Amino acid sequence: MIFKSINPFTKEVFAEHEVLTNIQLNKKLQLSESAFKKWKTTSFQERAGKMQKLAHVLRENKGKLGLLITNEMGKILPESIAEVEKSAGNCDFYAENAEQMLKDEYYDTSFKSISVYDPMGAVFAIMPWNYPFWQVLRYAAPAIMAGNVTLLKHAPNVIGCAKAIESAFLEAGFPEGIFQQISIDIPQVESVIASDIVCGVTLTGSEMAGSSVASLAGKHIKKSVMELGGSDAFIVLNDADLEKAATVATQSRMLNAGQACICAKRFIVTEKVADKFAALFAQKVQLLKQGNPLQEGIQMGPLARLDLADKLAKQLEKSLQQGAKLIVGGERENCNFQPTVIDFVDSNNVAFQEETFGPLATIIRAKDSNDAVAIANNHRYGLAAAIWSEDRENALKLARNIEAGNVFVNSLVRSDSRIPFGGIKKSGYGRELGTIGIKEFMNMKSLIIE
Ligand SMILES: O=CCCC(=O)O
Repeated sequence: MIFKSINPFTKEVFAEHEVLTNIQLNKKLQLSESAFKKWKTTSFQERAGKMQKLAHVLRENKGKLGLLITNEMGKILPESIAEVEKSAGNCDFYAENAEQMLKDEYYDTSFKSISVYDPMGAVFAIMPWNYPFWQVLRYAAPAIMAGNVTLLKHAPNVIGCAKAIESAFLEAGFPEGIFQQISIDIPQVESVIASDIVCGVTLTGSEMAGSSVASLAGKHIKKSVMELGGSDAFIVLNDADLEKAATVATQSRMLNAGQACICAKRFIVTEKVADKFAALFAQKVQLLKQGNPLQEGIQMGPLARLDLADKLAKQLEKSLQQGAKLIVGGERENCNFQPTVIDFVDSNNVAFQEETFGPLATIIRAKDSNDAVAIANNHRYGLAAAIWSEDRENALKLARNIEAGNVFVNSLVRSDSRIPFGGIKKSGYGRELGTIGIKEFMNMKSLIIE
């Protein structure tokens, strides 16, 4: 079996990657085991030196790596290069902070009691194609700084990126087996999870993939972190700076051609300002330049695969049949889906209920701020949200009532190495990034001395 790298803009197949046989896969698992035995004994200083070198290798090669990202999944080149830079920044962050994050913790007991953090083995990661570098370095940098090793099953359309990341680790001086990409097919996933060297599974992907992988992790008593779908609310209240909100709304829905779990998807606007916001938003979306992702000045490339564009087209068609009103866009040709806004969406509409993974924005009108929060919470997903109001205190109060893992006030929702990231409800569980992220796959061992 073969995975193909297909440029979604030109439709050219430019690389083919063989799927590992079970014998090859077992060898990789054995290599993980022997690498872990040594790696867990290394000092933070040694790990940090290599991690900083990795950041350097990524930055040095950001042009070439960015081009690979664009060719495999279609995002515009400046976004691809920025992704490589952000990934390098995460390597630096954990190189600088891992030791402090994992320091022993002492308890106030009458005897001496301490918690220490021990690495546990190989973290098995199943990662998506939408941020093929960032999603990987986001989990791998903390895991490896903590003394674990890792095996990556990347999405079949970005195996070139997976191989490039593995090469970057080796170039940075990491021993073989610390980071391994494994091109495997779905039926091989259980044998990896079952392997004794694998201590846990981290998955970023769809709700459906998360549900089946989490079940397997449960079956084999392995910890899992699930970062799944989202339908983030972007709440605009009467006193919001509408111009700024509409600018960030455009960015938040259309970045990466709308293909991010934390893209704003439901724009919930109070009735008094809804017409004005919708007009400003539509105007800005209409100005976006779509085309060849390698061409300067282009702001949006194609969707990553034809089936994704097909699915989004069906969701749009059904939404319109259900009563939504098209105000911008709506056309598509192959993988190129016009940036689109629909208005007068309600909670029964398919574009409200399902995750829309592409450049389709929905406007929902709310009576007031409490109604807006209720609409935001009336959803199976709870990844992130944004709230726009000039009354920051009130916005913060409302933010506390929003059912999501991250809520931003007057700002673009984005992930940041320093801040825990993850969702609730069907958006998953566990956290990446920050201090909590590095502790997810550690044995927090209590030592008690009488
Ligand atoms: O797709 C979701 C990840 C996006 C991010 O971490 O910035």
